[in-house]
Amino acid sequence: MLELNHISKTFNPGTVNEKKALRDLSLSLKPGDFATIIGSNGAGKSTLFNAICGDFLTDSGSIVLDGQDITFVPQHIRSKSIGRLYQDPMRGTAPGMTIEENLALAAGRGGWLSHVSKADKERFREQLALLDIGLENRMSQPVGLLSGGQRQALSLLMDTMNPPKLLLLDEHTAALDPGTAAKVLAMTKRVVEENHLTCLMITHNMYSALELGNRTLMMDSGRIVLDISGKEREGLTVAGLLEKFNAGAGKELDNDRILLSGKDN
Ligand SMILES: Nc1ncnc2c1ncn2[C@@H]1O[C@H](COP(=O)(O)OP(=O)(O)OP(=O)(O)O)[C@@H](O)[C@H]1O
Repeated sequence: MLELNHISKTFNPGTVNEKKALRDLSLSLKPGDFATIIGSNGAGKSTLFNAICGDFLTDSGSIVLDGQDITFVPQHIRSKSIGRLYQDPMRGTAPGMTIEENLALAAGRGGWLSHVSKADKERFREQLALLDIGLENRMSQPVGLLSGGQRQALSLLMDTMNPPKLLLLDEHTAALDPGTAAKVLAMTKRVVEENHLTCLMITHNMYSALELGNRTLMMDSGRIVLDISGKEREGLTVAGLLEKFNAGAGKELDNDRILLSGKDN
């Protein structure tokens, strides 16, 4: 479903601020793969997502999505088949518009649904009810009134109501309190499984990195240094994952947020 072939990206080349953010990185995701990504500070995780979404063109390599070479396809075209959730719950929804209007926008994939019919409204209500947080009774309220967790849940629904070819989750629960984060993560798991989505999820939580999905990737210095799935992943502990990271990266993990994260945060 997704093929990244030897992609590289250097910011500010030839200056004192030169930064090699992605180094000859290759990755292949099969349809339905759900890979978690964890890594050291500045490893290039968000840059990887930016490259896939077309926020910039890579310096070299190619990106193929569902058999189509999208290396030079502009971002606004890619966004029609790639869903993305950010850490900041304020991104991804329009605060001044109602829940129903936000859903109409998402259903039209960037353009308005020309007419929101009674049947559309009913479909929105049913899909909101599946989130199980009472949003189905608040459809005419502005999204700006929702809590962070409610907004992330709504963003998740908006990004998946027309199932995307690829869903990118960039620490989408990191800004939520532990209880809400757990709820949104459970929701994520269900939505990804039910829609058979192909998904990449950046997390700073090693437990989530091992529990969710079918693959765990670890990044360091612009490279994927570990790609674990199948038998190797089953039963792997957080301590075991850290050991593997140290061996793969040739150094100890330097990210305190990851090292200090417990099962519930
Ligand atoms: N637009 C940019 N211009 C210059 N440097 C950038 C840009 N975007 C990212 N970088 C640099 O590239 C490196 C990788 O950044 P990125 O945000 O991808 O890391 P990350 O793995 O997501 O890190 P963290 O977990 O700390 O958020 C960092 O050194 C960052 O400062």
